[in-house]
Amino acid sequence: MQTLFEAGAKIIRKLNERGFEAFFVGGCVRDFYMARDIQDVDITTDAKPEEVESLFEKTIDVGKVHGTIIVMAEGTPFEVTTYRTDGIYTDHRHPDEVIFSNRLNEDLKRRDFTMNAMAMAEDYTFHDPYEGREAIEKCEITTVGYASDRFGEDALRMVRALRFMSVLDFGIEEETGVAMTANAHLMKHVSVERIVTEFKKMYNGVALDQAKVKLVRTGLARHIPFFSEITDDDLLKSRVDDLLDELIVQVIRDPSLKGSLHHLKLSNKELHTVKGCAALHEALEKGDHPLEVSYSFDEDILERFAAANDQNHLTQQSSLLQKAQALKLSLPISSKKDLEVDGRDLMELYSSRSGPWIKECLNIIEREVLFGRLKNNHNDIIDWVKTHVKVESASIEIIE
Ligand SMILES: Nc1ccn([C@@H]2O[C@H](COP(=O)(O)OP(=O)(O)OP(=O)(O)O)[C@@H](O)[C@H]2O)c(=O)n1
Repeated sequence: MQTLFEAGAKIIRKLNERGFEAFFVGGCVRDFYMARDIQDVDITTDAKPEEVESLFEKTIDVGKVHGTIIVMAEGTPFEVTTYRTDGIYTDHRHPDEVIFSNRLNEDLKRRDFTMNAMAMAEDYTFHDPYEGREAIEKCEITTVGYASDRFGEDALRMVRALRFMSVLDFGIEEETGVAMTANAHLMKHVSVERIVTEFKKMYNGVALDQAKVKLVRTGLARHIPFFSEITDDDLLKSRVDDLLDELIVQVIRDPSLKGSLHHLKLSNKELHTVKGCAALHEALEKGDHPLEVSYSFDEDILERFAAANDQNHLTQQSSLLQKAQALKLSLPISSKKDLEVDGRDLMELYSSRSGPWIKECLNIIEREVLFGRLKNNHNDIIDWVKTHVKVESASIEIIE
């Protein structure tokens, strides 16, 4: 924590030397006050992006049009953003003291919550014109000024309020909460990627249950893709501590929700996890053989499902699931790629005859090996094929 601020202080001092104002701002100041771990440090300044770029050796333009430049210092990225304000700079700096200007106040005034609208000088002096520290002491999430104005500027802030509620275990101040209900419909203007980013943080928070109650009571859930299709009761009933687990539980409860998963624009890996758990549930309910369940599903899917099942009783087939997990270590092969023969070996056996029979034959060999009826050894498999497989024109026949 110290080192991040120390490295950031060097950036601030350099900007100050050139006559610019610069302060730590936002979440890092809030977390510093709360003695929480600090992930990243943001700096606000009256220097323009081009001026920031010209002052530092290594910069990355991540959003110059919005005033943000990344400055790399000691291998760490610092977001340096030009004041968001239309005001006119009126203060005059005294050489011996830190002056917090009106323009800084204007910048802070445009931020979401009072606890996020604090600035801190490089000597750790706080500038807190909207009483963010008081809100923190009260464990309260309060917007800067009129809540409806702040939510009108960016509706995502309503979901951020839920995120902070869950992560910090804070309550939402009454008027802020009322404005969330009144402005819930504005969620339709927010990109789902931004919502999902906040939801992931919210689901990892310590007070998720109370955030979920608020998500339902404010009506925000009704305006969020996928969540709008879950009943309030089902959303509140699930016991999870991760967004993907919520999706897994809900998709298993109502398989028709699978069709809406893509609205959340998850990564392929995340989609694979949720859909894999749903498919595993189906296999368990069908009562598939434990060997097949073990072979067909990745270990992380089996583990993830087992954890969600422990909390939510998704299946009656827990013993089948346990057997499948236990078998994972002793499977003779973990995929078709592990077979000691491939399509080319089979083709050579039958005068280079290609066709769909090869795939069919490999599928049969795979099952024989999986169930231990055939050793995964090149010669054994070739002998078995020679004696058990008759290749017809387009398909194959197995001779017992
Ligand atoms: N919709 C938003 C998003 C951000 N902010 C401001 O930008 C700061 C940085 O935002 P971000 O990094 O997204 O969140 P943090 O508050 O820093 O929280 P954390 O670092 O824990 O994600 C916030 O503190 C807040 O002052 C805002 O006013 N409105």
